[in-house]
Amino acid sequence: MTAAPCCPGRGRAAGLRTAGGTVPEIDADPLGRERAHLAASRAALRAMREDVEALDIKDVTANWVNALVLGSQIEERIKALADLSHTPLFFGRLDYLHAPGAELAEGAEGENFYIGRRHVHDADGDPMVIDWRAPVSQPFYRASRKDPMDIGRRRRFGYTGGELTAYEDEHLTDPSEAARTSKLLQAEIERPRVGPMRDIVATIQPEQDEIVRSGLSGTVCVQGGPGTGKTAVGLHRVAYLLYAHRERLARTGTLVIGPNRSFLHYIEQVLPALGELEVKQATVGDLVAHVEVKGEDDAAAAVVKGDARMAGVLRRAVRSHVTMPTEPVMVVRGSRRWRVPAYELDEIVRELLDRDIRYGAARDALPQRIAHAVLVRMEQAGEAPDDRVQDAVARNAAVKAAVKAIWPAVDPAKLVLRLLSDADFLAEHADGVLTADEQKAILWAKPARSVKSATWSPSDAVLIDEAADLVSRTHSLGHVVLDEAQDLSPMQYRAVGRRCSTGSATVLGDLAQGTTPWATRNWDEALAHLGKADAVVEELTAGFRVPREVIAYASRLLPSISPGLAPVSSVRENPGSLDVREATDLDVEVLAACVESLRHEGSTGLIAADARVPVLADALHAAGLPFLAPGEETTAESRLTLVPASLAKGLEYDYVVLDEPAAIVDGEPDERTGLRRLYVALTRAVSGLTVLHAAPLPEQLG
Ligand SMILES: Nc1ncnc2c1ncn2[C@@H]1O[C@H](COP(=O)(O)OP(=O)(O)OP(=O)(O)O)[C@@H](O)[C@H]1O
Repeated sequence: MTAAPCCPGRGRAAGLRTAGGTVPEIDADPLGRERAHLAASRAALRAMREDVEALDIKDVTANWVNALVLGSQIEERIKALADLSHTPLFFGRLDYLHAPGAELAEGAEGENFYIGRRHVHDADGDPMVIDWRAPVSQPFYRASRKDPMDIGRRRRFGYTGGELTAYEDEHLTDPSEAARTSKLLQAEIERPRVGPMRDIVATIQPEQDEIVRSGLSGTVCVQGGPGTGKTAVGLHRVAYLLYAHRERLARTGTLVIGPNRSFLHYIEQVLPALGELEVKQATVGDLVAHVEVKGEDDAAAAVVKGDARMAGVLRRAVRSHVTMPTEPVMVVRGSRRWRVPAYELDEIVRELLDRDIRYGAARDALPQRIAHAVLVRMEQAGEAPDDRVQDAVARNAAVKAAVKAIWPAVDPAKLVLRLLSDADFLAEHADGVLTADEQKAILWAKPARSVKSATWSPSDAVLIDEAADLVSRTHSLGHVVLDEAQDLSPMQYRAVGRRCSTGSATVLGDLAQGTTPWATRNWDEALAHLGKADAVVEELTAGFRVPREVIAYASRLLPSISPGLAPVSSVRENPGSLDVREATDLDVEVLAACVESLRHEGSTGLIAADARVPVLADALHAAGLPFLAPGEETTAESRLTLVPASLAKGLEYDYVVLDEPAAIVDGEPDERTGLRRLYVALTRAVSGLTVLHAAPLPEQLG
């Protein structure tokens, strides 16, 4: 074994150098040296924090607003420099054969780098720990025997309760060393789950790392079966992009979109643990919250409302507000009258329509265009009007009245309200686009009186968002991560696409887990709706969550729910347990199975059809078994969560007790959606799955 260096995070490789090469030094206490480096790094981090805490901003802030801003920035920085006892400062070490970048320099000597969650430097500014996102850290994730990337040794560290207790070396350039799976890596993958999702920086796999480190300019779409790390990869990609393009993204903003609040709670601590506190999280519903959603559509209406053709209908409806001018505009200034004839106004309006700018932008431009026509006349008459005159004419009452008549303001919510309430208005804009039946499907049985009183549905809010964007451009962020994308309708994809029209996106999903009537059939179509047709589609197939036997059982459903998709291949060595039992007294046996699961370490999820949840909640109460709702943080005292099948997506539990599969299938409008819901429920377990049924199991599982 080569010697571990004494302390520096970046230093020359230890060992005696001779003319013939390096003679390894015998190191009596390598673990002790690594612990010393950990202690020194912690002290350095403390010193960095104290430096920030000691900053005196009195002299540099000219006023209290600046002081406030700077003060809060400093506070954030102090927070980011916190030494979290449960997250080790570094988890790996790379011993480069040459100083990076100096491969070609004669006599270049190796350097060592400790890889961790954040950068730590000593009093001289020399790095003690290198951020996992730095280019120098990349070989930690990617170097292999085939391509060692100039790494002589890769070391992984093992921790027990914050203590550095083990390490494991790979000598990638040593042909006599056999390739083997890392025990520390395996232990990390197999670690029981308690509490919210955690980061995977110490164990990102090469194929995941390629996605994490892909450039900011491109959109990446990741198709992957349950537990292949899509969510983890998406979150680490934002963290990486924030590191590599901090300034740009701080200006433009980043956003993670998830399917519901419980899911967002589950993932919300991953980015802060990586030192990223600024990334916003939202559901699609949050993005389009123009009105209060009070109702639900039936599937037929929702499918039509979510169809991309609705964008065409809305566009026609918005533009229908433009009335071609038939009257001239007469502007009186002093003793003179200036007349812009109708045919000239007509030309101006046509030109604005042809330019295809937003309705609102064109409306803002129209008074200036009319004023310009007046100014041309003034000049022809020998006057010399300047910009101020043009502005004054644009604000003239006659011009204002003309604009109001030709290009009136459009309120997006009122427009959608009218489309859904007024059959003639809808027909006028939907004919040739939607069939008569489709129009009927989306018309409200009882027309709404006002925006406030209307029973808006989630898909109506998306229509309003589309209309709002036709009126004025939606602000685009720098990067958006869209998780569980397979469930979005084309209109929802468009709504998300507007939020990254000048930025890029990471789209994560699994076609086999689509449970909406409009679920994505293929990624190319979805990406086109998102406005990112040139995105690269990557596939992840290695499963980190579900044990082999359990994923094999769940994969029996694949031919029926997503023919052609390859099953996930589990990388977990622990075979896990699968127990499928017929119950004579379902409720009693389900409770017993929960109690049994809770005997193990980690979390237990009881997943049941939504309709069964109240009954099971009562039974749990009666039995005195405390339980949580999805997304609520599990604690040592409370490790059981009762999960309605509709909220199970994206979540995971060590042990899952699955109640009555047939009820889960029957809870959906059609069999395929039901089986997909069941597939999601069957793939939430990390260590063991118990399926209990009183009704026959779906034949596909047989
Ligand atoms: N490289 C890795 N090392 C260790 N754990 C990993 C790795 N990749 C993923 N995991 C873990 O596997 C589990 C599943 O990951 P994740 O939730 O990201 O999968 P997913 O593909 O989004 O699943 P689903 O399709 O069910 O939403 C998580 O606990 C995650 O931390």
